Amino acid sequence: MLLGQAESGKSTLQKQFQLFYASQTLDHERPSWRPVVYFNVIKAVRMILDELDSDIVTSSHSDSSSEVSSTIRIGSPIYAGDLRTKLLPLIAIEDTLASNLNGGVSIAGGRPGVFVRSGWQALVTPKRSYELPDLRKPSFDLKTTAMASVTNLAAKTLAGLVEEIEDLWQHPAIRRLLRLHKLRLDEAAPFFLDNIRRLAEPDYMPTTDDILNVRLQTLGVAEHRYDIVLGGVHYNWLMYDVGGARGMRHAWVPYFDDATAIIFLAPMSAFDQYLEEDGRTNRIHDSLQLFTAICSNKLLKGAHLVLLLNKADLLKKKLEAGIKVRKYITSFGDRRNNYEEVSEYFRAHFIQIHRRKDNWQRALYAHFTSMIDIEATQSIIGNVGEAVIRSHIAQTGLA
Ligand SMILES: Nc1nc2c(ncn2[C@@H]2O[C@H](COP(=O)(O)OP(=O)(O)OP(=O)(O)O)[C@@H](O)[C@H]2O)c(=O)[nH]1
Ligand SMILES: [Mg+2]
Repeated sequence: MLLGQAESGKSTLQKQFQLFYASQTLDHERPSWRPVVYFNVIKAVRMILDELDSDIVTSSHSDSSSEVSSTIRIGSPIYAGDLRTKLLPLIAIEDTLASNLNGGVSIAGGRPGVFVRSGWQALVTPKRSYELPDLRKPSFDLKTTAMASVTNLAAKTLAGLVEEIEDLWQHPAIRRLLRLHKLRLDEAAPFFLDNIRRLAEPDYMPTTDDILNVRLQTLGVAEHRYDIVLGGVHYNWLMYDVGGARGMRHAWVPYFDDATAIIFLAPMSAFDQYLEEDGRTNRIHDSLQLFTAICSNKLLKGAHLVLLLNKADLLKKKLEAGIKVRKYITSFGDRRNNYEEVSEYFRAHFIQIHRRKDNWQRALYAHFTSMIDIEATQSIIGNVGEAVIRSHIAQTGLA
């Protein structure tokens, strides 16, 4: 089971497993990621425009960021009158894309995110990923036709607006907001906006990097199967990728009884972020609490524990940009604000929880990871996968 808070990287790790054990299925799914990439781009553009709006509105009350505000005030007529109007047709596609990706499920309360259910690819690809293509059947049903047409519309609209998106993304006012951390985008937004020219090509097909960077929230519990060969023996590995938001965690429990291994992901870069579900809870604190609950859960006493301290790349970037851990986590105190010190500090906290709360004295495998780094993650997956299977075999005497 892959566990951890929302946006910790569980589904990204799942994709890395897929790349490692069943890369042909990932190839087959490639076209189905196109609408998701477009959705990520459009969402980023819309969030930038929203942010500009709210900053213009609040700028007259703001004193601390007068430099930024005045720049935007001066710049605002451009956005309001020109860029915004031009980008409107693109923004208009966001909701249609979202509801198609949700399979028609709209989520109550505000603007929909995009959620993925088990087997969602069936909605956007002609076949389930693990089936071989059957050329006798028509390749699209009604849902996929709707999906295909909104995807094509998004592609065409995007292609016509590349210049405008680049202007918006490169605009000095936006750069300054980003530098001052006043503009909060999804973490993958810079990656997609930097690559906008490539994504807007008419024959665009998502690369593995694109697929790993995409943000698609998991809804409920999604099951994935892998055939793993170890020492000539075939193992059928079932992997469960869960939704990590607080409201979804109750859905994990029915799976605990049968879990042989837990891979817990904790994003280290989240020290300056708060839960979307609860704006007062620091995301590192939430991860520590969750890890405490997992370590001490009786239902999981027979499960192997793997801890992945993830988003090492983003943590490095934040520290290099001068963001101070102490400002968000006071107990960090006067320690040096560099990667070595900070990552070790977080690791020590998780290890301490394991030591105190794991009554069964299980071994804890801990790694620093960056799930978007293919080479590094692939070698960790090999090790983790084998270690888990081997110790499980030893424990159950199945060898
Ligand atoms: N830079 C960077 N981005 C990452 C890393 N791991 C995951 N991401 C990105 O973080 C975002 C969220 O990752 P997901 O894998 O969707 O998170 P999740 O844990 O499945 O989230 P839920 O499904 O909501 O529980 C995606 O855009 C990923 O590409 C990492 O190590 N470094
Ligand atoms: Mg997920």
